[in-house]
Amino acid sequence: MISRNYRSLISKNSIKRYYLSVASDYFPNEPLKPEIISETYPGPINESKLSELAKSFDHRAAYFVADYYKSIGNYIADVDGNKLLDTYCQISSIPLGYNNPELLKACSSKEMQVALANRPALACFPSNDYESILKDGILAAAPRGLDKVWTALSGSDANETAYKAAFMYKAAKKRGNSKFTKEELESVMDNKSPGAPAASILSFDKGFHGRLFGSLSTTRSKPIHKLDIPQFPWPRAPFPSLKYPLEQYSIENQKEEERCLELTEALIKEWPDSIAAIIVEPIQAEGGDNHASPYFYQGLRKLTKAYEILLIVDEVQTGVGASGKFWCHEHLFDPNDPPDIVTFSKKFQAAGFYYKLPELQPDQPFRQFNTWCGDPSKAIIAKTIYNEIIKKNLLHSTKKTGDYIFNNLETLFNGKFFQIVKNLRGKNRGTLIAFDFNTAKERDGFLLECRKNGVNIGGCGDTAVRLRPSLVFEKRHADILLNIVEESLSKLY
Ligand SMILES: O=C(O)CCC(=O)C(=O)O
Ligand SMILES: NCCCC(=O)O
Repeated sequence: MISRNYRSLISKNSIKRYYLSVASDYFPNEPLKPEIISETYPGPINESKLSELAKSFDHRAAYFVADYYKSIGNYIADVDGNKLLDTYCQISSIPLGYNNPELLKACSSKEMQVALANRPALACFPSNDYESILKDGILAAAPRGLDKVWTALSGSDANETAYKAAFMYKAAKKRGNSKFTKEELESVMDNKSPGAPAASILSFDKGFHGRLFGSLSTTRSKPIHKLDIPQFPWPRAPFPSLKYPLEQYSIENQKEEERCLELTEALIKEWPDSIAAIIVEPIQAEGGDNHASPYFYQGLRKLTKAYEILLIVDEVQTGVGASGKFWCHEHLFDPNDPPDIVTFSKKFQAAGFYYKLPELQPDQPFRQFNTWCGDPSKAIIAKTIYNEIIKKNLLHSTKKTGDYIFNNLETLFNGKFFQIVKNLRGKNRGTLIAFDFNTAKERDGFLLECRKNGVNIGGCGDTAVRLRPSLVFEKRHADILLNIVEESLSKLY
């Protein structure tokens, strides 16, 4: 069992060379290529299943109806028997391929059965093995410098609980050793100050941090997510809009990052209410796969320290290996000056936030609380995912696959498609790669053409295509992807 922090283990495992494909090892029966067998795409069974589903469930966001019994490794099956190479992976949340045997084994363990059949109210009745499940999984993977965790239910919940921790921390600092006042205790029941203070969380334009009430107020990617829902009047700062290729625009891009840092500082100075925390993604994913450099992130870290604001890094989408490092912010931050809080979900299947300062645990129990406070069954899955990533050296292979995809896309897009596809990004960020079309319509047409040709790809932002394959996506899968990208572009243009 692996329980030590992953860094020492990575260097040890790097000595081993995985000449054999990890994917073939896990999935001896994985298809060798996509199989589109329906005469039309989407196929007829898909259409009839969707209209059945529509009677009781809003089906309108469905790309297709999947068959998870038949999905295997990097291939997702649909109800018509088609098998698509999946580079979207349930919006970036399948870490080890479909029906991974180690995850299936974990699911049939006694530990899992007990966790599922007796879901505990963790904060009141923690299970006798929760501490060791965390220690051998979620905590073993903790980002450098952050050794505590609070578990949550989803990415939105991870961010919201982090915000609450930040607000209570700030209020406790202000209050010092004093107790809650009578006025605070009474006013809070009317949702009024001083019990419910006018404190805020600063987020960035195009950022996505979830859809619950608090998290939605910090989400700024698309109006459709927010319309008609009351929002907190919190500050929004500009996020750098970088020009590509980066090497060509280094001076302009640095100026752009300086501009955004200056405007963020101005907002901090001018904002009438106290800013408890700033939240930022290492790559803004839903908002369009927008990147910024270490200069920007380290500048933010300096600002948050200077103004005594907590820095939350939202790794819900970017964490757990896809960037070629376990946490994407490790590419961007000074290792000796990490963020205060890092949130996670998606590829870890479990959700929550890591932190360092003991005071981020509120001064009393039942303040950061709900019935479940996480889920041991999900923490067991996270432990298995973590151990497999380390054992199979998947950070290294993800980096290698990502570099291979990036270099080949660069050649392809610099060739005959240079006016169609632009802004290839994600160099040295593992498989977190994206590119833009000129319009949303062109992008959507490309995504559909790729599915018709056997590759499931996702979009983000207004015009971007993003790659989000699993961590067992290898060179031979990449070759199929690259061929189908080229074939789809050639058919369309
Ligand atoms: O749209 C959503 O609610 C979340 C999905 C997400 O994280 C994404 O699209 O990147
Ligand atoms: N944020 C939306 C994710 C679903 C999709 O467009 O694929």
